[in-house]
Amino acid sequence: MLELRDLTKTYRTGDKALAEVSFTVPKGQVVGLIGPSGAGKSTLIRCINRLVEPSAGKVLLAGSELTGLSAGALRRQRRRIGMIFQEYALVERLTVMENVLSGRLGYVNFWQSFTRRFPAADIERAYRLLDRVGLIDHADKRADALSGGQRQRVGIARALSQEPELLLVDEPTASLDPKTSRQIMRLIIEICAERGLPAIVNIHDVPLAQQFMQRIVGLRAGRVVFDGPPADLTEAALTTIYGAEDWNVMRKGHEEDTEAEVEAVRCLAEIGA
Ligand SMILES: Nc1ncnc2c1ncn2[C@@H]1O[C@H](COP(=O)(O)OP(=O)(O)OP(=O)(O)O)[C@@H](O)[C@H]1O
Repeated sequence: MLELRDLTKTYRTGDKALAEVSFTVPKGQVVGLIGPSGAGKSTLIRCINRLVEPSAGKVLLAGSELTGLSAGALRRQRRRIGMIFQEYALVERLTVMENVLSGRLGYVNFWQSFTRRFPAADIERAYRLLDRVGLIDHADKRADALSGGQRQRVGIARALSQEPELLLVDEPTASLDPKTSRQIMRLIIEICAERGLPAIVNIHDVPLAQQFMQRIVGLRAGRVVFDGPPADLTEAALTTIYGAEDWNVMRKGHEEDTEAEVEAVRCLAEIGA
């Protein structure tokens, strides 16, 4: 379980990016983090893994506090947090397998990492994960030979190879087409349920969040202004989070995407593909 207690961040510029944010994420639950640009979503994710130092408040993972750890202790604790990124953050010239194994670098000693000799158990785990994300036949391909959706699957397998206790996911589908986005989101949700992993997904696409998330947290100006199931995300709630205009524009965009997809499927059916 992840627990945030009164997490607050004021940048040196004086920007208060987070104000007393408190919520807990139980095992296996995936929380969609939504909010307008500048609401504090990235700051929240970065304060949890302490890439950004919170000004006040606490982060507890499975009961142990991450805030206040020394640099050495923090390095060890970071292994407990798997990250999935918008731009995948793969090493392009390495193979799919090598990228997945890089998730183990925090566990092996210097020489093992320098020579990239991983224990057999790590390699077996990596194969199992590649199988789970549907890439077992691509293990020896270079990462730069993969499609965007395949790269994100490698990113998911790499995060899981750490055997994390928490997943932090930053805009995982922002670089993907609508259909691939749904496949990736479904995969993340299924994997978190299978492994009892809590996750926070920073997501711009509100309709996608509504379709897949069990719970949505809405931030506005650094404060939690919504916390509930997607069904409670009414027009009034969306207006509280985004103001009057923004979310209508997003919804229209999504409808256009869905229409385009339906049209593409219809055309393919017509030409017998
Ligand atoms: N390194 C920084 N130094 C100073 N202020 C910052 C820094 N990073 C973010 N901020 C400010 O903190 C606030 C929250 O920013 P943050 O990037 O967390 O929002 P966000 O919700 O992730 O936005 P977006 O959806 O556009 O990525 C904004 O006012 C931003 O200008």
